[in-house]
Amino acid sequence: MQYHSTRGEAPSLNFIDATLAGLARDGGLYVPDTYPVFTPDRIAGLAGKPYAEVAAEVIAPFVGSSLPAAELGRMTREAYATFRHPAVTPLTQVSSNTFVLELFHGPTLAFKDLAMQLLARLMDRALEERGDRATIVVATSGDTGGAAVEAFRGAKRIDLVVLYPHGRISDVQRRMMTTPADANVHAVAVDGTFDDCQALVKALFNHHAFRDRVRLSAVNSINWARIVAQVVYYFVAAVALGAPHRKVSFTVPTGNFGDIFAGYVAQQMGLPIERLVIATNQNDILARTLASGAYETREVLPSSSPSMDIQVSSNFERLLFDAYGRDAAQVRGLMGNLSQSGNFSIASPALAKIRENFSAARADEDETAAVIRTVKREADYLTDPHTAVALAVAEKETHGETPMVVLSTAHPAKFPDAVKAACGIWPALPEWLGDLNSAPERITRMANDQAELEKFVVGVSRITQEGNAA
Ligand SMILES: Cc1ncc(COP(=O)(O)O)c(C=O)c1O
Ligand SMILES: N[C@@H](CCOP(=O)(O)O)C(=O)O
Repeated sequence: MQYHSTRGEAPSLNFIDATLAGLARDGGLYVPDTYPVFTPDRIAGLAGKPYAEVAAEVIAPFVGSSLPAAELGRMTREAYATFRHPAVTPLTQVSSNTFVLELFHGPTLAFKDLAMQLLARLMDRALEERGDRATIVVATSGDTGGAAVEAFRGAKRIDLVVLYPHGRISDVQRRMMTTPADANVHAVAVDGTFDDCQALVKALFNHHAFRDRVRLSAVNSINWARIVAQVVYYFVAAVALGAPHRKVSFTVPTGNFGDIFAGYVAQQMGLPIERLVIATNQNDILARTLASGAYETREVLPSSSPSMDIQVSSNFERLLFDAYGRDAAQVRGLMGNLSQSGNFSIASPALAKIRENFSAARADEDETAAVIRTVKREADYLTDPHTAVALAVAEKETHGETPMVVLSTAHPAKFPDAVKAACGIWPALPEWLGDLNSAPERITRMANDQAELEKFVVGVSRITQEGNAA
């Protein structure tokens, strides 16, 4: 399997090279040649298998010959052994036709762990085999950063710099990034929004001399390996609810569009998904785009679901690529408009294609708080604000008999203030997180400035300090 840039002007790569590259050299995102298709029998055969086995089976066709199957199996077993629930991603029924897929049983209580635990093992092995090193710069609106720190802390061949928007994430999210004492991780509080952090990461990738000097890599969902690992739980949930003999819909709390794009990939692979519902908070750019065809960025409004406070939704580019019949020139044009004027318009045929599979709606702050209260009262289930956004949207978008699976992307204890304000209950952190609330923090405060960031990265990267070989 080869991977191609959505902008069509970068070399095609195999899975492992695309994983190490992160973002393509033309600024595009890597996508596979084709989506492998699983027959109904093959999907039915996944029932009852352990999560790690399903993961190896679903991911294998994307990896192709770039990694031995036994190695992939070892990595999925090790990655999902870090989870604290035997099912890894259990399903809980909260009303007659609504199921919550709990994706927060990993080491940092967020769905990011599912991909990050595997990605760290993939990168580590590839670098070890090549005798190489990498520098990762990651942008986070709160959860990706913590998951990356946990997965890469202490890595011999990787230095990790995490950019988060100063003052715009929860205390628990920040502490997960700033309290680990490992010398290879560096938390940077940027004066700006998540979009500013993500734009900085992309700017570093587009500065080729810098990129090559520090051997820059990415672990945001711009990295294809993140997406492919997230495809797995769609299969696990749908099969548990009767796929391939029964259709299932999913509602996904959405920001950077990586998680729901993974659902679209599962659907293209033959999983019978009826609808993919994009749930946004008051930063509703994707709901507006699906309604009008106009993608128009606005000011980011802070919300109780901060990880979704995003305007530039990177993985939407991958969907546009497919919706435009894989025409990279069209995607280049749209992305050019976005960077020049902050907007673009989707042509009617492409919009119609998107609407065949996706719906979208928003939940505002009051609706989100009301859902936290109602679900606690009626189902005795405590939910975090991101999941609550999705539950609110799922209620609006559930039509007919098809089961609706709502992705629960974070544990409520990551957002205790918002949960307490909504329903009066303070969700406690699990004891195994130890002294998270009292451990000393290490933070570098920085302006939203590419030159300053480059100087910082060069200063902390062991590649620039010691050379490529570990
Ligand atoms: C808790 C939580 N929910 C939802 C999202 C949105 O997911 P995505 O960016 O893949 O759309 C994020 C951030 O990615 C998150 O951390
Ligand atoms: N919500 C994310 C933003 C980055 O998303 P990613 O999936 O592209 O890494 C976060 O919590 O950091």
